[in-house]
Amino acid sequence: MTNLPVTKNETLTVDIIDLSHEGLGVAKVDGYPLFIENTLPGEQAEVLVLKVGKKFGFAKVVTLVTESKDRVSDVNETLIRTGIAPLHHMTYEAQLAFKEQQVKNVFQRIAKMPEVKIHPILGMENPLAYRNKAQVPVRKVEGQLSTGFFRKNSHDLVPLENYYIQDEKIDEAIIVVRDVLEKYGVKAYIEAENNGNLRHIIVRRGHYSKQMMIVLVTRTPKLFNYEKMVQEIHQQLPEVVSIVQNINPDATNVILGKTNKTLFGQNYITDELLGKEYRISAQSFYQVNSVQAETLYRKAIEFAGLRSSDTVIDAYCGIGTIGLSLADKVKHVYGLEINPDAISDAKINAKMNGLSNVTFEIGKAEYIMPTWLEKGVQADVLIVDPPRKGLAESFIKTAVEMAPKKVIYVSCNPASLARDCQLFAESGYEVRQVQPVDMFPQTPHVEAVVELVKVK
Ligand SMILES: C[S@@+](CC[C@H](N)C(=O)[O-])C[C@H]1O[C@@H](n2cnc3c(N)ncnc32)[C@H](O)[C@@H]1O
Repeated sequence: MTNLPVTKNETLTVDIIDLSHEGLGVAKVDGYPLFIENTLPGEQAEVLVLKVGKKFGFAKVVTLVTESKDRVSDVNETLIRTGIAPLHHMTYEAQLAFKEQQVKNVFQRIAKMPEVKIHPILGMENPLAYRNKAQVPVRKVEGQLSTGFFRKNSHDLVPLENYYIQDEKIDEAIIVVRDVLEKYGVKAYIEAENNGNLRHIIVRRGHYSKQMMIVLVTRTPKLFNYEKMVQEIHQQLPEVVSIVQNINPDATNVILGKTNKTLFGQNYITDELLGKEYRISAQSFYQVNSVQAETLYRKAIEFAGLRSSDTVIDAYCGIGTIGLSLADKVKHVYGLEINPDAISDAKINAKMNGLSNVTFEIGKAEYIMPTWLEKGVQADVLIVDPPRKGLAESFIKTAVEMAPKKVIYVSCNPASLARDCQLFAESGYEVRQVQPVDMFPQTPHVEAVVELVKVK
């Protein structure tokens, strides 16, 4: 590559002028962007250029020359390097400001709505140890069964015992499970050969119930002496009510396989959210930050402005949590979701909470919505909470045809949210307000809930 202002392995001093949406510091050398981990706007750093591409490059800090006022002391480089907590070098106040700005930027640049009302982000009182779920890879490191996190952009395991953003009881449980399995000679997965056995340990812990589920993801169904292992795990971790083996034989990055076998207790845990009880099984999506999930749902329900005569659709409903939280305020709730396990949880959750005005259906949102429209389902409020890629255009088209008075859009990706809001805006909906919520402190991710109102 010719005519680039920097070369690989060159050392230079740069000013950090911005933060990328992934939380990397950005410097410009003659207009050429360099992305640098663990740097903040306003800082000056001596950096070593690691990678040079046509349009941008990457560098790492050799010496920090000047420090930002937004930097915290005691930065744990491992948490940044593994991507567990890429923003933990920033004060929480600065993290919140950064995320709020991300949401403002996308509404300005992508949705082309510079005037839209964006409320100050809702952060956490204690933004650490908030995750109710952990999934950690297992590999053999220096002869030992080891748990930790992959170094960013690699599958090299960095052994770790304190994950900083996970419920501390979950961190403890990972160590107990790892050590019991090591004692019984369970072999770690060898990715390069798709050999060995134990690939991941997943732990979920109910925020209110404190019930714990352990999932052992293995390559093969064989797990010798599992009866003894699960008894020992339960002895050391009395909160465990469920131990499930998930078998994933494929050479893939996807963590879970299709087959589950319950090794101990039941195949789910229960927990509470906004005063209702939920059953959560191994393969079902459940918000990982219970405290902020309640904040988010409260906002979504407030924005919906529900009346007792309303019919509500909860699209991408998971185990039914949003729809069931509001079901006693409305006439009927329809929920749809692609994952059959989540829908079977949702149906049980409705019964458990004594709610009979709900209907759940399995399938892709973009296929189910047109069938409901055809059957004459008429939603007053449509709630959507899609995965990062956002809504399919065909889904938006059907939603517009159904003509709900309001659309409440819950999103974990501001870019797809802004894109979809623009499509709704082109079809007669107006964005009334946007509420960013910090569901993932110490990381660059930001959640938002939007109220869209039909105006034409
Ligand atoms: C962000 S989660 C939200 C779940 C739920 N609303 C909650 O708060 O727990 C997105 C959900 O969409 C589901 N999903 C993904 N693609 C889908 C599709 N095309 N149609 C329907 N559901 C889908 C996932 O299985 C997941 O449960």
